[in-house]
Amino acid sequence: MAAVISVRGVSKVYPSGLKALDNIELDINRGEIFALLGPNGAGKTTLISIICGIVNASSGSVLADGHDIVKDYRIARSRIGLVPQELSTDGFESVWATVTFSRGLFGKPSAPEYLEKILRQLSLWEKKDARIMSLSGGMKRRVMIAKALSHEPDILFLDEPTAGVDVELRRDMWEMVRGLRDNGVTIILTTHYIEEAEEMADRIGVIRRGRLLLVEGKEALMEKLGQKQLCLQLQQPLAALPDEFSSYPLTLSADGHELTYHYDSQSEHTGIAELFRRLQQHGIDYKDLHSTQRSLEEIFVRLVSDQRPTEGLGR
Ligand SMILES: Nc1ncnc2c1ncn2[C@@H]1O[C@H](COP(=O)(O)OP(=O)(O)OP(=O)(O)O)[C@@H](O)[C@H]1O
Repeated sequence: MAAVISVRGVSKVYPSGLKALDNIELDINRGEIFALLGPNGAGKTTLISIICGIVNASSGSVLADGHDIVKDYRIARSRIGLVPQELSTDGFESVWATVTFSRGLFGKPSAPEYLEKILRQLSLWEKKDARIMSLSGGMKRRVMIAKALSHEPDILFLDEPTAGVDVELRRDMWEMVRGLRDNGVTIILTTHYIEEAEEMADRIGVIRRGRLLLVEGKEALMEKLGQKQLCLQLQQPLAALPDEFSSYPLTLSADGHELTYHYDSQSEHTGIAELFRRLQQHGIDYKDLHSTQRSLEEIFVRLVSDQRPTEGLGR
C-alpha cells in the first residue's frame, strides 16, 4: 500500500539539549487510522509538529503525499489538517466564519457546499451561526476538526482528540473519526487512552523516550504479544491446588471455584491437552470454560515499563 506520509531518520534535539526524537522511521498508509501511543513526554507531539511543519527536525526528512515538508512546505502543508491538543479558536466568531476563514488561510477558493458537507458530517450544521463561546466543549472540539478539514486535506492529525472528554462524547468522536476515514481521509491520532487505540486503530506505533519501539497492525500486535488465559469453572470447589500442579501456571480463585491457566498464544505447545489429562486423573471436573486474551493495555504497560525492556520485538 502506498505511504501517504514517509518519515525517514527524523531526530529532534531541543535547544535545551533534550533529545525528543531519535531516528524515527515511519510510513503511514493511505486511508488508515494510525494511533501513536506513548506515555507523557514520549515525543508524540514533537513528531506531529515536525510532520506538520511547526517544529524543525534536527535531522531526517518527511514526505507528505510525496512532497518534502521543508522544500515544498506550502503544498505539503496543504495536504494536512491538524487538530492540536489545545482548543484555540476565537470565541466571538461564528462557526461558519471560523471555518471559512481557515479555508482562506490556505488560499483556497470559497466552497460553501464543501464546508456545509463538513459541518453536517460533524453534526455542527445547526450551529453554524452560533458563536463558538456558546458551544459545549464537545462541539468546540468538533469545530476544531471542521477548521482542520476546511481546506480539504486528505491527511488529518488529531493530537489527543478525546483528552478530558467524557465517555459518551468519546464514543461519538470515534464514530465521527471512522466516518472521516470512510470518506477517504487518512487519520493519525496520538493518545494516552489505550482503549482509544484498541477501538479505532488499524495500526499502532508505540513510542517511548523519542524512540519508536514498534509499529504493528493492531490485531497482529495483540496476537503476537498477547497472553491468553483459560478459565475453568469447577464442578466442585477445591480447597487448594494439588501439589502436583504447583509448577503449572495455574491460579485458583479465593473461593476455589475457578482455575485459571496462563499460556502464550504464540507458543506451539500450549500444554492445554496435558493439563486436561492431569485434571482428569485427579478427578477435577469442570462445568464450563472460556478463554480471554491479554488486553492492549497490558501489552502497552509491558512495552513502556522500564522493568521489562522490549527484547524480541524486532526493533
Ligand atoms: N519546545 C520545547 N523545548 C524543549 N523541550 C521540549 C519542547 N517541547 C517538548 N519538549 C520536551 O520534549 C519531550 C517530548 O515532548 P512531547 O510534547 O513531544 O511529548 P508527548 O509524547 O506529546 O507528551 P504528552 O503526551 O505529555 O503530550 C518532553 O521531554 C518535553 O518536555
